[in-house]
Amino acid sequence: MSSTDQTARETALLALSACERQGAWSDGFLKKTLREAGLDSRDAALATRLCFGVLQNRMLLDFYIGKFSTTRPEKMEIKVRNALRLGVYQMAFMTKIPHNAAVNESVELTKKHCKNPRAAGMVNGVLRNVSRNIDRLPVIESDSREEYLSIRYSHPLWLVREFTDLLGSEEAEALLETDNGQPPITAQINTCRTTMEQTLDRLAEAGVEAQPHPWLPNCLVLSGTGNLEHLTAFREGLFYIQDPAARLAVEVADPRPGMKVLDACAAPGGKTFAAAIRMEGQGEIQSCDIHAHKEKLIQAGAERLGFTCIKTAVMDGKKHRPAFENAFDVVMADVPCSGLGIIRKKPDIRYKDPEPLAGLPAVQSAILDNVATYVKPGGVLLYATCTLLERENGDVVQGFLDRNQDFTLEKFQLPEPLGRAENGMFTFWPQRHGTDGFFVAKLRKKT
Ligand SMILES: C[S@@+](CC[C@H](N)C(=O)[O-])C[C@H]1O[C@@H](n2cnc3c(N)ncnc32)[C@H](O)[C@@H]1O
Repeated sequence: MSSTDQTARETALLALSACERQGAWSDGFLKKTLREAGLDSRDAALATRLCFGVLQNRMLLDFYIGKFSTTRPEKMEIKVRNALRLGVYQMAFMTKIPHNAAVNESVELTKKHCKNPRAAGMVNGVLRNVSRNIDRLPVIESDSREEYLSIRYSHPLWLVREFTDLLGSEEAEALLETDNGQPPITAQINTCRTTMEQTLDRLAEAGVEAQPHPWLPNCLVLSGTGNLEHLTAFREGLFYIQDPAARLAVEVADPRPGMKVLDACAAPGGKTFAAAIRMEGQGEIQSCDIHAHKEKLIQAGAERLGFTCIKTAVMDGKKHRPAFENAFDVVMADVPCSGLGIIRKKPDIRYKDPEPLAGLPAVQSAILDNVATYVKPGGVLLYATCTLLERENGDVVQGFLDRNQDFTLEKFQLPEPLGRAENGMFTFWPQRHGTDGFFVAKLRKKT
């Protein structure tokens, strides 16, 4: 085991512990931690795998730890708990790591980072015990199938119940399993600058494997990328990273060259960029977000991709702006949501406290009601979320329609195999479509 591997594990321990203490999002926080640790690409990949793996399996790992320890995991110091989770994860899920190394590294990390002087001995004892029993790990006993699924796939019980109510037990299990898989990285081609063929050549030169997406034109599925931001093809604005579902949301809204478009909840800018490409850079896109610090992200992306039609502003989508009334051909409301459709990309989202999420439909409805007034008669209002909960999706749309009779849902066509959304709404499911979990509704303002 090289000393650099130790740094990767140490980075993972510190990132996981800080994440748990602060409730910080894993991806952004992890990127920052990796940058500050100065790891090379191999160690950064190991630290990332460890962080994602532990988050994806946290409840299952804690179940195992609880079976082999006299102290319950929730009673342990955060760093001790995470040193144990890292050790068990490596032994149970990473076939190439010798158990001795996994145990020793966790023990050393405990000595270095944990306050209790007896903790290292406890970590050593528990992990050696797990190692001896790795081929007969305890069976999950539970009172119900939902409880079993909750521990098996490390999703809180309330979430398993939500997904089971929506999908039935069998398909809910498929979703939970997909949530713990590796998400594909998909690049959308900036067809204003290049073609898919040219981009494929440029990526091949850089050693990146890329394949055309099976059903979305001008989209590539990437692998072996390392840090994408270092690729010259990325820096030259030949593509940007976006899930097929998110790009299709913009296709549903159907912005065309010369139109005036508002992206009301825009940062970091994915839908804005998809609209700019679809509009061939012609027209005007007003790209707004409530957070001033996020405006820069949209500006940086627009500059990199070469779009001068994008204007940014800081704006609260709930507050009425008279100058915007009836001003836009297309308004996109990709509202803040619980994010439960993108657990595969942000594994810690599942551990969010569900209580504050109850307030989201009110915020979503307030944004939708307000930005609807900005749509020209005959124009399109797109409502989108990256969640799967009906109360943030169809229910918000239905409530909006009840209050706003000058809008109707409009059917739309998606590429095969997705098909047609006859009722003007469509949910993308990770386990069915291989995309993020995502919801879109297309509303048309009467003339
Ligand atoms: C789902 S994200 C948008 C993603 C973006 N459309 C994209 O495709 O890259 C929701 C965004 O809404 C912003 N937001 C939250 N509350 C808002 C509000 N009241 N008005 C405008 N933006 C808001 C958040 O800062 C966040 O950037």
